[in-house]
Amino acid sequence: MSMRENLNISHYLVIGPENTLGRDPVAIVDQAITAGIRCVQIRAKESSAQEIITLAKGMAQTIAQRHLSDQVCLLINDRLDVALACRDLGIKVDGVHVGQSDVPVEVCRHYLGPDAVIGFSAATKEMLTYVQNLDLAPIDYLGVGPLHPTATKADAGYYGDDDKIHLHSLAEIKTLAAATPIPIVVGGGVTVADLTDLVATGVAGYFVVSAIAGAQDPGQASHDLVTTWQAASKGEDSHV
Ligand SMILES: Cc1ncc(COP(=O)(O)OP(=O)(O)O)c(N)n1
Ligand SMILES: Cc1nc(C(=O)O)sc1CCOP(=O)(O)O
Ligand SMILES: [Mg+2]
Repeated sequence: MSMRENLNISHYLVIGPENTLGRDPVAIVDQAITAGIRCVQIRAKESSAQEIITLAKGMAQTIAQRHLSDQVCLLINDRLDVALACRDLGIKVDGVHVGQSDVPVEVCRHYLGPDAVIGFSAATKEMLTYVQNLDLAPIDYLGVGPLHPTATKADAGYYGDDDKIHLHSLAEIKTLAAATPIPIVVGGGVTVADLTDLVATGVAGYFVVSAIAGAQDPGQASHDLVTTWQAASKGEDSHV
């Protein structure tokens, strides 16, 4: 079964060297996947292509050493060229996450093929209208945010027409999840304290940078996120 068919985005870590307080991102990924994180996106905005390839190689090796290559999805943020280079070099990268100003999803699908995982995010206040007019065929999941202001992505929630931040409310996320036929993950300042509310919106998962990569103990932080989400999901199932 391909990673695309087996995709689990419930517990999703986004990480780059600029987020780890000087620690090795590969070691943090190792702790996170051991605790149950099942999707990892390399978002290394200040790194060269070569540096991202080296990170991907280290993370793919760690995932393989834990015998999780069929369960943990490894994605590259923004850089279709780097994802293709990784594949060419025999590094198991499963796909890309792109946004509105990145390479179009159709082009990513064309080059990466039918088994690849492609995530997409749109920076818009009007998510529902936007998504209803979007061709979802090449896309496996939607990244939606920010839920809260975040220093990790300075432009998150700012859309150019005014200088006010726009946060996606839980009510808005719930409506979006009900109206969207592909899974949604929510991020932007997300911590363990948000997870019960997020489960109740019906989204497929959460994504975090700081809550794991900036934690004093990334393994423990990952464990707390994973178990809190799982407990809330069980509670939600018992309501139906
Ligand atoms: C899972 C997830 N969701 C949203 C984003 C944001 O992507 P984008 O809008 O392209 O912004 P940058 O991350 O490239 O700054 C994401 N990376 N991951
Ligand atoms: C990568 C990213 N995308 C966002 C969006 O709103 O689309 S917010 C974000 C960064 C999230 O980092 P943290 O968990 O440290 O707040
Ligand atoms: Mg992007």
